[in-house]
Amino acid sequence: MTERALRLGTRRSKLAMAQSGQVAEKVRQLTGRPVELVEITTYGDTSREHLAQIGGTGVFVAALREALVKGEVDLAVHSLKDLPTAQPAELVLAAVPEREDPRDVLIARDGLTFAELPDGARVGTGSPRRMAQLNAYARSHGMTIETVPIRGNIDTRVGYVHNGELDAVVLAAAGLSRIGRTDEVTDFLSVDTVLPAPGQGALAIECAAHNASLAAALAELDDPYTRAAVTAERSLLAALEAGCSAPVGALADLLADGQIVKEMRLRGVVGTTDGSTLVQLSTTGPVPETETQAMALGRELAVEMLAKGAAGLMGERAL
Ligand SMILES: NCc1[nH]cc(CCC(=O)O)c1CC(=O)O
Repeated sequence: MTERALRLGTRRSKLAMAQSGQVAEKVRQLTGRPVELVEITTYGDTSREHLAQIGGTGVFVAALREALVKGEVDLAVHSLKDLPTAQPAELVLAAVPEREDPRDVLIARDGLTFAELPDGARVGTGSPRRMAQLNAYARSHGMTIETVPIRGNIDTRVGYVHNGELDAVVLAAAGLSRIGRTDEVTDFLSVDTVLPAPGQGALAIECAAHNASLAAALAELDDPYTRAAVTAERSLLAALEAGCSAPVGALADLLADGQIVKEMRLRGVVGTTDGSTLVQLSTTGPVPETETQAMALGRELAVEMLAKGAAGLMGERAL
């Protein structure tokens, strides 16, 4: 007897289709069931407004979650960094697979790296987090750059460099890697220069909370270290009371002594988009073994960042 196909809800962008296709294949192998992709259009796909203006939070995710709640699809794949920090009770984050490269990258004309950009270079990014950190780097290295707010899918954004409108654009390495375009990268930005968005490079696989057998099957795709890391990063974001369009970067990683994993480190940054002020801090603790412990690591760092004035920097709703 063959069971009915699992319906996997996905956005229609090239990136969403690529990552959903990759997860669909793994779910097929895992469950032995056919998996069909169901395309869903989200507000973030149709709105032409700047993300920082529409609030960012959940614009790519709400319609997918609605389809899950209504039972129109069985599972959904999101870029974890697009997922609001509040988890709806009807849904479970069934798996967070192993994270890809979390870094941001530059695609610049003539193969230029960030440090090689000429004075006055026009750098496209709609992300306040990227603007804040790139401008801070430029200031401290005697460079002048102009950050230009852009949005759109990967083709659109890279297109601004090819058509000469911009000298460079900044994107997530993971997105380019999932659509097989890392060869166009001209500079992988060190996380010491630009901390990624909380959850960047990771995927989230959600299903209905009542579908316990599917949730249990999907749990096989979970990577506990990635889950602990992104849980700490998102807890920091939530404790700062910031959304995914706020100028907040965070990255948790493991500190090892040879082969032995010792601790988890969590780094966080908040800044003004002009880069004149950054609050950048780091904390370490035992590798979290529970969600509660991972959340505590994030909250701990948030308290320290707030004590250093982080809230005042986020109040700014500028592009
Ligand atoms: N904000 C859109 C978005 N959501 C996830 C990714 C990339 C993939 C990822 O970080 O997992 C991107 C594009 C980008 O920032 O360049």
